[in-house]
Amino acid sequence: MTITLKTEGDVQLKGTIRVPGDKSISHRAVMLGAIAEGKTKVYGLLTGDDCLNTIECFRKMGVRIRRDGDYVEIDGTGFDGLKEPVEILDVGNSGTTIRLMLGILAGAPFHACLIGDDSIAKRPMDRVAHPLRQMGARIDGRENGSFAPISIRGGGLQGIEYSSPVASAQVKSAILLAGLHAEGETTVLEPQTSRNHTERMLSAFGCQVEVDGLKTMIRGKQALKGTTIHVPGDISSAAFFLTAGAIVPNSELTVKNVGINPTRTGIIDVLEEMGADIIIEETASDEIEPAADITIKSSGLKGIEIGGDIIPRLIDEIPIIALAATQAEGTTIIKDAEELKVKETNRIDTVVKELTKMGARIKATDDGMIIYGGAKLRPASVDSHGDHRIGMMLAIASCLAEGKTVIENSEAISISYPDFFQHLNELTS
Ligand SMILES: O=C(O)C1=C[C@@H](OP(=O)(O)O)[C@@H](O)[C@H](O)C1
Ligand SMILES: C=C(OP(=O)(O)O)C(=O)O
Repeated sequence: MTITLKTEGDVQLKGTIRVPGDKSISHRAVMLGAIAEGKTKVYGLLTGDDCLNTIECFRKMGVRIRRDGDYVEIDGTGFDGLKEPVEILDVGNSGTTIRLMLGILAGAPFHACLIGDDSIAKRPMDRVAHPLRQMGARIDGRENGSFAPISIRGGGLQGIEYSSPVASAQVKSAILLAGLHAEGETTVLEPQTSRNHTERMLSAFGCQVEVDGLKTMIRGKQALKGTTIHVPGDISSAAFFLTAGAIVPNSELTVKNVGINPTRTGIIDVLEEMGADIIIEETASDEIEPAADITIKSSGLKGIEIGGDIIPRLIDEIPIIALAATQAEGTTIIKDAEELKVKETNRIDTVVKELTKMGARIKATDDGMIIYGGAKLRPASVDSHGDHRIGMMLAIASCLAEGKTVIENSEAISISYPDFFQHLNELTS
């Protein structure tokens, strides 16, 4: 699908929105709800394509999941109640689904085959296949299990101590979920802290997880009990409008009920350091995940250097941070972000290529990018390359480019934010 966005005169973003539920938390609520004993109710679940694919995968293993008014109800089968799927499990575009599912399936004594779209077929699976094999799972796939399609036969796992070469919540989560069904204890050590939604969600389902700095430990053979989950708004979705509020002149907007788990708030730290005018009002949060209403006003930003431990806390926000940097005074350097190369697209390449078409001065580096500020953006024909976050970043860029911006493959946005264009419309009119 191609969308044409027309910007006439000075656009401003004003008003209040609620972004859809957090994608990472939604996946985990469905997964743990499915393998728990008893019912789980999930309020605020994201119904973007990625999470719908997670739901479909569990339905194919005999789990009943249905929408009921404003919540989704999952009839947990207990782990032993999962059925060997007759059909192939299709994860679509979702890296979180395939990697976390491999972790769950590693403990299940049956065969399953997982596939996804063209983007998933290029993303590395050896980062989870390798530790899961060490635990005892039998995994095969393209290039010896490095790429999907992947088949797995689980069961008979032993706990391991694994030191992950990457700070990846998907790797950590896959190992912890396998550890839940392994003999003994499983420990994951990561080089930097990655998002901790799996650990928090496991506790909410009555399971003990121990965290000691960069080490996370889980004891095997713990049963999960169904519960009620309230999913806060996705800070990675809010990031597009918060950044728009900061860089589009004369804007002021509020995003309600945004998840502010500290492992995800790198975007707030960066916007603040660049000089954005932000107010965060923490709302009544349950014990699983904190949330806040966030208000932002347009202000002059300055270029900064972004790298090190903050990278896992804002990895999915780098495309929109790059756009913010084009409007800042001075240069912004993003480094230590090689992981961008193995997302839905190579996000170093796609950000640089598409923003350059709109007149940005931006250069790719081996581990990030250098962005020269003060650019006057112009409309262009651009492409999301099937990557939701690139599509949304380009749509926000179009607000600064007077004329008609055409975005190819804009349907990708429904992966994480089905109402994105409706909200953009509401805020700009
Ligand atoms: O665990 C998760 O829900 C996610 C972890 C991150 O990926 P990595 O684990 O590959 O860093 C992130 O980029 C992705 O959007 C969602
Ligand atoms: C990288 C992302 O997701 P996933 O890895 O689940 O495809 C993302 O949503 O930006």
